[in-house]
Amino acid sequence: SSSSSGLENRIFQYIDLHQNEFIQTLKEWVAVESDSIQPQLRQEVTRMVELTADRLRALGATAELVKLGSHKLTDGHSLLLPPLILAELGKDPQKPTVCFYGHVDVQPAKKEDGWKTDPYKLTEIDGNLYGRGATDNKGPVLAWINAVESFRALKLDMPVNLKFIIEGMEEAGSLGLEEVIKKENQRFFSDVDYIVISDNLWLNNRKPALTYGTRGNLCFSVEVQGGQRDLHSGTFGGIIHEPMTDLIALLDSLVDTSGRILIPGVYDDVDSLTEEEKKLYEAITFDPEEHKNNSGVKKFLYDTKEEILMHLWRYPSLSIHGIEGAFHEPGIKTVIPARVIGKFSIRQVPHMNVSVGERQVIQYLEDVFSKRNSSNELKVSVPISAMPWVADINDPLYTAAGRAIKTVFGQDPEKIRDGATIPIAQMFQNITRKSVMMLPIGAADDGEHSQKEKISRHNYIQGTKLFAALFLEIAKLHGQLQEASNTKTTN
Ligand SMILES: Cn1cncc1C[C@H](NC(=O)CCN)C(=O)O
Ligand SMILES: [Zn+2]
Ligand SMILES: [Zn+2]
Repeated sequence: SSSSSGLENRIFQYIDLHQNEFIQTLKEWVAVESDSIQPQLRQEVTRMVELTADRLRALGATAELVKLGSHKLTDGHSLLLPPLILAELGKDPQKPTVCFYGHVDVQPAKKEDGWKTDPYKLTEIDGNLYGRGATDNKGPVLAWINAVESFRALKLDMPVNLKFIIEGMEEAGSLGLEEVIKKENQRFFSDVDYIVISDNLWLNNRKPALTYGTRGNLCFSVEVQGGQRDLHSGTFGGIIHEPMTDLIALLDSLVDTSGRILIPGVYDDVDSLTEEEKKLYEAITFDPEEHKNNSGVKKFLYDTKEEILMHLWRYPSLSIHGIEGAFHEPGIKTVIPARVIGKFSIRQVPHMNVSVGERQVIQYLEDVFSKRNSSNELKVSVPISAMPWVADINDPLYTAAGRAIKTVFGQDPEKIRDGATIPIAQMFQNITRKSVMMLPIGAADDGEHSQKEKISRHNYIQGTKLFAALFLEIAKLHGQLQEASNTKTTN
């Protein structure tokens, strides 16, 4: 049934009545500058993790802070990682156990980057709550907590056991996380039935979505080193091989004007497209114009909805992100940089193999470089590699979430994949072998990582209801699954 029950209505009413309190808490969370990228803000990340643990404890959960050690910065210094939260609420063997993953660190944000509002002061304008972390990922983490809070406030028995795994280093590549998942597989994860991640966005501004796949990513650093120091182009320009010129040539050799990756062999293992899969894209509600407006660019490389979705979800792409050591300030500086490092990445799709890809790229860069007869030195490294993730949409967890979405939003979810990477999804699936689902609550125009990041009041509050409804649907599902297996054994 798609109509909500009396119980659901009571909970939804509670959530509606308390929305301003939920927004106040989000405001307090956004005020913490838990930027995991800039070393000088690391203390704030740790403070944010501790604040989150306190909040979970206030719900009655036990929250353990797992130390992750430290990591090396590029300047050689080492820096303490914020702890990871492993929390548990309820341990009834009759109930299913749902584990929620989220992160409370954020991308860097400065008013000078072009924010219209203070990025660390949650500001409501026309129903939208602007602030760094509002949608990525503090809002969704709090929506999950608010949902539990609502059951507690109404003195309702929780329909499921809950576990939480909350980190503070997602934006920096989830450092230290994989080891903990491996280590905890036989303990913390042993009685988990379902894993839910809410760290991505809907495909549309108004239609809810369920996500069953993400692309992976293979990140490269290409260093070209000449001498030991920067040189004056008036004194040395014209008589040396310049590192920047080599690097630009290398970067320019990667992809053609139609977006096709030029590295030999890259497309070899990409799944071939079946008629059945093609139909999936035709059925999706997606407006390329709306997506284009969200992006602010004039034209996409592809015109049709199907081509656009396939190039975001099931084909690899190569992006060039930046050059370390390049002169980038306003004005003129007639310098020849001694050492430059280009950064690019290739989004991985099924069934590309990351180690094969790594070798293909390194070989290609070395070939292109050697043809230049440059006296400079080339070094290629792979700071991050994450495999793509795809789940089975017919898994009961997706059925339960579909029903919860229908109850709260009055429409069926769009079943989508995501072109970005949540490395944890594939790690969870691969290591724990549990059902993994991504259940976003933010709209397509939320602007994750941008200077106008927001979550709408509507999505934050309906998202809170969605998680409450999900707990009930999972419990129902579990009852049905158990009944089915009992019938099987008694027959
Ligand atoms: C840091 N990194 C390097 N390669 C991949 C990533 C993760 C990053 N993840 C997101 O943006 C989550 C979006 N909800 C991305 O996909 O770029
Ligand atoms: Zn995120
Ligand atoms: Zn992010």
